[in-house]
Amino acid sequence: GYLKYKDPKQPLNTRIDDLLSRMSLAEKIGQMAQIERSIATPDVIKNNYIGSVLSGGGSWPAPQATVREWASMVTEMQKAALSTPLGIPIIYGIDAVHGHGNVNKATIFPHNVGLGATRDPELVKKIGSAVALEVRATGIPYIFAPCVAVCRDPRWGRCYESFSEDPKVVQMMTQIIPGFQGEAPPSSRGRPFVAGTRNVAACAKHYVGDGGTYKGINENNTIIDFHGLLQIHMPPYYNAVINSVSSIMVSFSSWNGVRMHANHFLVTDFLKNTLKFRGFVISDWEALDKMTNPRGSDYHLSIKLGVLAGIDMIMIPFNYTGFIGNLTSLVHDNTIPMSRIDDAVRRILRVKFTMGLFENPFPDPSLAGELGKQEHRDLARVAVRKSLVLLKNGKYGEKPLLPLPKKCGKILVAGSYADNLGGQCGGWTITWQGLVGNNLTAGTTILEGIKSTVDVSAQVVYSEEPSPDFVQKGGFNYAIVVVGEPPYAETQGDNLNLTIPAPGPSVIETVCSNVKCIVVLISGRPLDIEPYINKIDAFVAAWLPGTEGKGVADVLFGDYGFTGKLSRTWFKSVDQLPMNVGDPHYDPLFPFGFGLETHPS
Ligand SMILES: OC[C@@H]1[C@@H](O)[C@H](O)[C@@H](O)c2nc(CNc3ccccc3)cn21
Repeated sequence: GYLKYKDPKQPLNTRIDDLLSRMSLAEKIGQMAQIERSIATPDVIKNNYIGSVLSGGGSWPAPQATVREWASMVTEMQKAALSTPLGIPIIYGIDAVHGHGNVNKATIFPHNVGLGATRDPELVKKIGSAVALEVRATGIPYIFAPCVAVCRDPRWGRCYESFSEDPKVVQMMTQIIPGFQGEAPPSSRGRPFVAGTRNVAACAKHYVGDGGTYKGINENNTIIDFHGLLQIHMPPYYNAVINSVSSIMVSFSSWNGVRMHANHFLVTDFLKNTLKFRGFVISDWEALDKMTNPRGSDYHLSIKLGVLAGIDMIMIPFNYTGFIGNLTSLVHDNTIPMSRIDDAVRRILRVKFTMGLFENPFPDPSLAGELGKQEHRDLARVAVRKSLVLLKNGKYGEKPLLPLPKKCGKILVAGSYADNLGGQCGGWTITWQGLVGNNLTAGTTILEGIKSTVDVSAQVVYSEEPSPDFVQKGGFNYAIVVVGEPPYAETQGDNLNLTIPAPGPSVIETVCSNVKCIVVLISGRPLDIEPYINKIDAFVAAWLPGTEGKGVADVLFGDYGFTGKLSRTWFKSVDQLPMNVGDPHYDPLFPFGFGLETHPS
């Protein structure tokens, strides 16, 4: 018979009220449960009324899975969900944080630290819509992006996921949200909005203060008064909410010793009741288990604290029986009122109804060709060009070195990251931590970009770690030295010394003491370059540019000018950290906002 909630012509709140009134406690709690795809069999989804499934970093249906394999995985799970009595569709989420990183042959864009250096919100919005299409190509309608962290210490392993140390730059880049979700009409501003099946629901993360932890230690304590929290870490959430973000993910970190996942004041009083956020709040991975020490030692308490704090969907992601069992008993003994459960389910249903998931629960095969499309790669190449920051161009008193002539004669290209696609993509690429090397995915290395840019008369010699003799006898007019740090994600990227890993420094020394050298740094953050900067003729911060390495040659050889501006302060020494623009004692090697410009030759 006719079911009001299934009728798209019914008003949103009528659909929510009607469906909610039909739901058992088990069906409500199921909607709050997000599980990992590796355990998400049709039976588990059906029997537990699971509302959401995710791929964690590096979690694919098969190695180098095709769009069809991704889509058929989602379809199988969706069929299970729709076979339940109420047929509420699952929402499948994944970390498309710089393009559809888990997926082979996806376009990989510069990580956020580089996008911040472009200062171009229109570009970033276009990137959002391209990423949405590539994600939908695999049948997925929800992403755990953008990270709107305001990274205040580059020792943090996730600093590259942050657009900037300056909240104003991060606020500017929240324009990626209408890129992902589509532009909300005035009537929907401040409410969750997803335009349709070529867009995805977004997730602003990690609420709040993830980028302000002590010494940049991941998941640690952000010690700052409320005024400071509102001034530095909260502003991007104002923009995210008004730009109709569909979900917000809570941070693993703590604020003045209180776990964010147990913080009722910030999650409910402030985000939901003051900022009027109407989407759903999602936990991070096993974040409830991690509240207690030892981890998981009191899951019952963790669920109580997290759900009462205002978390609506829990990224469990494996122990769904523990989650469901404990939450059920917490409601039965009235520790958690049904009103809290209903608020969580309303928010989840609001997003699912608004984004049209009931009308279009299945992948759209006509979008398969969007993955890795040349048009998206061209856009990524523009982003690479605009993200590069020229920090030095010729030694003191000497004429500018860049742009190099395409008729450059014999040049040397050296360094571990010159021909290293995985290195230029960084973490959250194919695997969680990322991988070095060239058989990672489809893309163009910096070296390949150089070779295809220089004049036919030029000779490009590549040596990853040339000997002094090789450099001295090579007769090179210039050398391009691409050094940096290997891929990493989260805690594995925490680093207290920020030195350039070997053999970077010795390659700089060997090459730059014999030939005019351009050093290109591949890194997720500023590194300690001060000891070498006087030996270097030209210095370019390339951050983590992604698959379109040609964008680097585009500016090195003058097809386009350098325009990037630092989105982060470049320290002289790590002993100065934390040190951010606006601080009283500000003594950087290169200040926030700095970037030399060149013009197309
Ligand atoms: O991947 C899901 C989330 C992500 O959206 C968050 O930004 C991040 O904090 C986060 N961390 C994990 C933990 N990742 C993990 C990956 C492989 C094995 C075990 C854990 C999952 N997630």
